[in-house]
Amino acid sequence: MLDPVSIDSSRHALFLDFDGVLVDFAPEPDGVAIDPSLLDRLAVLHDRLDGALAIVSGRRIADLDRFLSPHRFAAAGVHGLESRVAQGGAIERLAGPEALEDVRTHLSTALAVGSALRLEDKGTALVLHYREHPECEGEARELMAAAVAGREGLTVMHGKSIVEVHPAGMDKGEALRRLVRLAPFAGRTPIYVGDDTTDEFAFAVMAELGGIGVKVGPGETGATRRLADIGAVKDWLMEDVDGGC
Ligand SMILES: O=P(O)(O)OC[C@H]1O[C@H](O[C@H]2O[C@H](CO)[C@@H](O)[C@H](O)[C@H]2O)[C@H](O)[C@@H](O)[C@@H]1O
Repeated sequence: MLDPVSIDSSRHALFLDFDGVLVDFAPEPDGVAIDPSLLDRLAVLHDRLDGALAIVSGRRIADLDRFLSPHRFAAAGVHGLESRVAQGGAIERLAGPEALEDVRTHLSTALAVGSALRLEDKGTALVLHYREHPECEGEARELMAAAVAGREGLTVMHGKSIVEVHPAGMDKGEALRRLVRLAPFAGRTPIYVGDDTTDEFAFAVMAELGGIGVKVGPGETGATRRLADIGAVKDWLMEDVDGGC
């Protein structure tokens, strides 16, 4: 598979996944931190691209802002259930926490009895984590399946050491479909960089729209380009843009 193209500030729009792309994995959702030099570089790239840089994540935008402070980049959060088109602008939410009330009760009641699984409550999405206990993957899948049984209008996704549920209708591909139509992204060739199974929705939309999908790490993918790991992502983002620095 090919290496990613060099970023052309006049032609490209850059969409970056967060976990596994900009930060390494940690045992807990709050345990991650971005390399300060990479954060500075994102701000430079944002300006060079005339604002056409966005974070596309399963995380809430408020959490991304905390990790990327003081910057508040354009973003799609919770797989597109949240969006902020302009840097520092208002966050639009397509769903609220009430849609998951019964699932929340089911999961927290089951975990209270005793389990190595951890529940992350993102309001519009609920996540069962088993990174520290890979042997609990089956339990996580079964518990989530039981929690959503008989419920319509929900989507269950499987990511790296997580099982996640949120209201149906949104994924990173749909999130990108919306963003690329809007300024400052419209008219530019989108580049999407992601590492997980949930990023495959985005790679499929890249293929459809003539964009460029970049898979980080090993594994089958619909992306056409690949970077080995987050170190390679950083090196690529640090490269000269348009031959300048
Ligand atoms: O779309 P992403 O930006 O890749 O976010 C996906 C999920 O990221 C977080 O979980 C992942 O990172 C955790 C911290 O390193 C790790 O413990 C976990 O195993 C990973 O799956 C986040 O907690 C989830 O809510 C996001 O959906």
